[in-house]
Amino acid sequence: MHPAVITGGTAIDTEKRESGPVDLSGAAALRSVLRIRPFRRLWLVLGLASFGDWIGLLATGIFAAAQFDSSVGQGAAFGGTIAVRLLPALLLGPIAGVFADRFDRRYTMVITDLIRFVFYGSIPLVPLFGGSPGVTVAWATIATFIGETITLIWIPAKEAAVPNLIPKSRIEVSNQLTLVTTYGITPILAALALSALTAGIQQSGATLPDWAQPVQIALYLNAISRLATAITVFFGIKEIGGKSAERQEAAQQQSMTRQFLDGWKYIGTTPLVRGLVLGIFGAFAAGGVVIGAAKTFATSLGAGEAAFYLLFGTIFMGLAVGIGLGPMIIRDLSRRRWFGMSIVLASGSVMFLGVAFHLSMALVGALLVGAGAGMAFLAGTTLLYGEVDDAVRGRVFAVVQIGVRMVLLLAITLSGFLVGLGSSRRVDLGAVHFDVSATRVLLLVAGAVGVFVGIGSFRQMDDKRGVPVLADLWGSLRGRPLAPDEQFVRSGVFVVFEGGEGAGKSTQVTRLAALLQAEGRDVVVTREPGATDVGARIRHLVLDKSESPSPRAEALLYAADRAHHVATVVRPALARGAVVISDRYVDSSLAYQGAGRTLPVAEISWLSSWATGGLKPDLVVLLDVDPGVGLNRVDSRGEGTDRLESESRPFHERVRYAFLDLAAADPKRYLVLDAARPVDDITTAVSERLTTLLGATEPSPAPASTDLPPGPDLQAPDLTAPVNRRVGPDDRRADLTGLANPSAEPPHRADGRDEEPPLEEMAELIGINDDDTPDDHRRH
Ligand SMILES: Nc1ncnc2c1ncn2[C@@H]1O[C@H](COP(=O)(O)OP(=O)(O)OP(=O)(O)O)[C@@H](O)[C@H]1O
Ligand SMILES: Cc1cn([C@H]2C[C@H](O)[C@@H](COP(=O)(O)O)O2)c(=O)[nH]c1=O
Repeated sequence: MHPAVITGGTAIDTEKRESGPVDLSGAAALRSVLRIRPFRRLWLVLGLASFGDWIGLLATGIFAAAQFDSSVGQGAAFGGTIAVRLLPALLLGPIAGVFADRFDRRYTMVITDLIRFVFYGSIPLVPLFGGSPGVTVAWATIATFIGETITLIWIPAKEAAVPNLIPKSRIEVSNQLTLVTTYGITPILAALALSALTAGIQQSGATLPDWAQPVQIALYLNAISRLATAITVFFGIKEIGGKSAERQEAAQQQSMTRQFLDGWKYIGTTPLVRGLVLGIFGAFAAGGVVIGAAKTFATSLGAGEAAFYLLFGTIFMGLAVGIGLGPMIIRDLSRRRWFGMSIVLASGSVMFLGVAFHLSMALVGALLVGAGAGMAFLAGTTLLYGEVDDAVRGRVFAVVQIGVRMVLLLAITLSGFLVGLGSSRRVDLGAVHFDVSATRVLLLVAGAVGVFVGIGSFRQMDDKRGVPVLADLWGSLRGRPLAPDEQFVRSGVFVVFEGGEGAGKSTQVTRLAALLQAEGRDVVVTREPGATDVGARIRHLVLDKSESPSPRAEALLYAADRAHHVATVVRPALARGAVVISDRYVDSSLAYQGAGRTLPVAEISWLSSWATGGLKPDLVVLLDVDPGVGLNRVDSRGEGTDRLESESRPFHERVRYAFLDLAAADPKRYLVLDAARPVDDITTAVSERLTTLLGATEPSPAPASTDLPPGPDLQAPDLTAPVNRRVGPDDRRADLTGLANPSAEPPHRADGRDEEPPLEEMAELIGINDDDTPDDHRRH
């Protein structure tokens, strides 16, 4: 099991959030998130809950309005029931987050859902039991108020649980999925369901009893969705239960008031969180001002009543574009920078609206306001998920969700009020003329304030100080100023073995090479770091315990080794058609320097691409080993440990899950094997997979030694030497690459073996299952 999952999610949460460093994009990222079973269920729960919310919102308003005959009564009843949905946030919201941090989140979600089931379910029952219209509406209002108050406890519990279910690198895509579900799919589904119900019943001509009218059915659906989510969370997402030691201790030692105050203190005194929260509010304020001013703004454009709805719809379309496509557009731009830039985009677009004199300009502005706000919300919540400690996450998210509602409400109301003040003045600029009204002034001022907030956020959170902003943005949009992949005619096959310490990589590399050579193939066995003279020196620098390069220096050293290795060993061998088998490659940097050292994985990936000229392996065999087992194997060699092997257990855990994440993201390229299996089984499984990969290709014969263009400083591998001989960090596995005996064999070639290793039956190869939980992704 994944540690974050077995311990109830939160106990080793920090670890979990630091793992999963692999950057994926688009469909692969989406698939990899949906493969995580508990998350998939939570997403279902969210979809159900959100569907219930929207259909409930519509149906409660319609239901209350239907109790009155007069249009005034209908309007007041409709508006009143919707308004009470916002009230609880103001009154009780601030303490809601304490529940999410203090109590078991699974039980919190289940109990609050059951309460909502009872209250929402009671709304359509009141008239059935003879309630007057007044009583019915009053009860609908009270039940909605209670339900919404309870929702305020449910949401932070859910929000705080999400990061415990998924790796940090997948948070953005899971956020995209949940936001699109909540604000895109489910409201449309709810509206469609309600109108289909109404139309279906009208067309059938059936006379239905009062309790089975479409609106009543919608209200029952709302209630039932709560019951369904309670059941799913209770039985299907046990992983979000339990409490970390830190939360347990806080709950025992601190009163609720203390926790409440501490939550605010945390937000106020943590610059990054403070900047994020304020920035999110700023983006929503910009959206709110536009919505509040849209009516008079549309009039000032002289575009008629329809323009208002068009502008309104365009903002939501922009939101969807920002959330859905934003990450794909900006690619690997720093999320902290993206956040500030998105606020500036949203606010700058509000200013643009202030000077727009044609509907087409206004629509472009509205689209950009929505896109900026959507991207800021996505980037902000993603950063919050990743940066806020589990112990206080519930309170932070409570403040965000409540604050967002309040800011929206205030911005809409205030701007609506302000645009009513002051008269407008017509400005003629020859061919064009437009109204300078209070609306436009408001848009300009609000936009300017937003730009100011955005720049402030950007400055406060910038994690790439000194890197020119526009060049950075342009580089990201273009996919970084990397040289295009180096082109070469590649007729060989590139196989890489990856895995944690002591996984058995060298053992398998040696065996596989011997098998292939016995088939008469040209095989090059190599490794990283240290396959070349330059590499051997680098290996010493990175693995010798007396050296201590900083994490970035370490990443650069591995990249330097790789660049030289690829240029002088791997590419020439592949070009001539050899099977190149490398003990470690790029994934090791992503796992060790990315997840292990917690350097930004996108940057490590970028560095590796640059070093290799984009060369990717055809097959990566991941030998998955529990770090305890692997390190014991290393210990039992009795040769001491190097600098990396001496890292902490959590470091090696992160490395392990990073490897698994990479494999899960690209299952076709990976063969994940349980390194605890017998050596022969593993060899069999690998050789079977390789047979498929090599297909029916004629073996490329091993060239005569004199024909080989040696790399400048490549050493000949010596597969006949004992694989596990270890001398010291700088010459470890010298036997494998021949460093111990440079003149023994021609360069680039793996020596043949007289006898094939005994192979047992082919080991079972298991593909990565769609139904797997993250811990299941690992091996076969
Ligand atoms: N499947 C296996 N089961 C048990 N022991 C194994 C297995 N494979 C290898 N070993 C043993 O584990 C030790 C480590 O193996 P090996 O050197 O091949 O691992 P490695 O992954 O290359 O290690 P490192 O990461 O330190 O380079 C050796 O003593 C080897 O004999
Ligand atoms: C390629 C590469 C390796 N490492 C680490 C992983 C290991 O601890 C050592 C190599 O030792 P081995 O015995 O040869 O496996 O280096 C890394 O951190 N980053 C890399 O890119």
